Amino acid sequence: MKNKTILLFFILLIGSLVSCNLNDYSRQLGVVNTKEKYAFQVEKNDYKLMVDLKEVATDFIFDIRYATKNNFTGEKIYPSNDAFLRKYIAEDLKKANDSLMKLGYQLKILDAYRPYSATIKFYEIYPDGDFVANPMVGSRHNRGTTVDVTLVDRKTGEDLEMPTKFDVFTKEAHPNFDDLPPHIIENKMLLINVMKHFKFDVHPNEWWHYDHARWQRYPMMDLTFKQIKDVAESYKEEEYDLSL
Ligand SMILES: C[C@@H](N)C(=O)N[C@H](C)C(=O)O
Ligand SMILES: [Zn+2]
Repeated sequence: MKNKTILLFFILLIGSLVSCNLNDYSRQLGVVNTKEKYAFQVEKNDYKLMVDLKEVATDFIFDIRYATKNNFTGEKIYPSNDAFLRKYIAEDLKKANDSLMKLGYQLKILDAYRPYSATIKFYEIYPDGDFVANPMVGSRHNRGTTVDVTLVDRKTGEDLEMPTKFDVFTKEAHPNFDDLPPHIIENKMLLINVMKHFKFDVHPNEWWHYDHARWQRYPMMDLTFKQIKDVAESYKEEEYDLSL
């Protein structure tokens, strides 16, 4: 009994030390964690505004996997099926989608902005660093500059066949893995090349993950979807006032 209590004490101690350290990284990384700080940054540089992808274009398909239990954590991480990106980055993604639509395809958005605290949770569940960002460095998803996507055939409404399913953390997911049937390589390369043309670089380990070339301009954030929406709404109201 006594041994069990001591063991439990050490488990709790180590757990709390790990979470303390992760919060320290957040400070060192300059993660924006209040709505006020974020609103102030947007006030100074309006390109930092995060927009709702549903409002940027009606032609994206959404399957925000972390808003369901159908993801590698087995848990619902986000409160809603929302996808936010920084304004100009969202516009580049729309251009990529418009171009794909002309070829008969459409982008399916699997993830976009991800709060820093979700990155901590992911890493606690899968502490690998190759497929899940280490909170010591943070994820580019935390900056609102990154998307996880796949392609849908507009005629059939079906996903194109890709090397793996989303978030399968194996070598087959590497963009340069080519021991695959030719039509799968073709699908993957179509996605990678169109995204590249519109300034999104594929992740070295994940065919579905794309970072915008300007990701470094934006800080990491740990704001909830509600906080992001509130700031976006206040900007819409301002635009409305100006037009009166
Ligand atoms: C968890 C996976 N979908 C992902 O986004 N991985 C990259 C490396 C990240 O966490 O930034
Ligand atoms: Zn990703």
